[in-house]
Amino acid sequence: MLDTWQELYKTVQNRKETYTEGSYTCYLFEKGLDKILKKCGEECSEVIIAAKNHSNSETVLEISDLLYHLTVLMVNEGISLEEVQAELDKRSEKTGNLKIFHQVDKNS
Ligand SMILES: N=c1c2ncn([C@@H]3O[C@H](COP(=O)(O)OP(=O)(O)OP(=O)(O)O)[C@@H](O)[C@H]3O)c2ncn1[C@@H]1O[C@H](COP(=O)(O)O)[C@@H](O)[C@H]1O
Repeated sequence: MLDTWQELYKTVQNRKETYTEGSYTCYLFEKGLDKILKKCGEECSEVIIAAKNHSNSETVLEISDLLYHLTVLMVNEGISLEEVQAELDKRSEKTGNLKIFHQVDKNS
């Protein structure tokens, strides 16, 4: 999964640096932050609707759309994948610690 996201991130970065005819990503960068944020909001709502309908195939499509638009947002704002990964790792360390506390608590 991370490999696929890294590939997408690189392609999106490339689109920001080099204008490519017919590229939707270039169109989003041209439009700017407000348009990118609007698309993130729309895609988020579409994830919610698909999930409410218990349509997993539709939800997977919408999650993919959302991840793509979030990637465009990250590149636009200069946020790296590593920053997100570090934040997630920090949380999983915390969860790990909580689990240890839980065990100690149970045993005492
Ligand atoms: N992963 C995606 C991806 N996911 C969704 N989309 C586009 O996001 C748009 C969302 O659809 P909507 O109907 O909501 O929006 P729309 O009506 O087309 O556009 P708006 O007028 O609302 O802006 C569609 O045009 C999709 O093609 C994507 N466009 C590009 N990528 C990837 O980005 C990379 C670069 O692609 P290009 O920029 O097209 O070269 C490639 O790896 C692509 O696979």
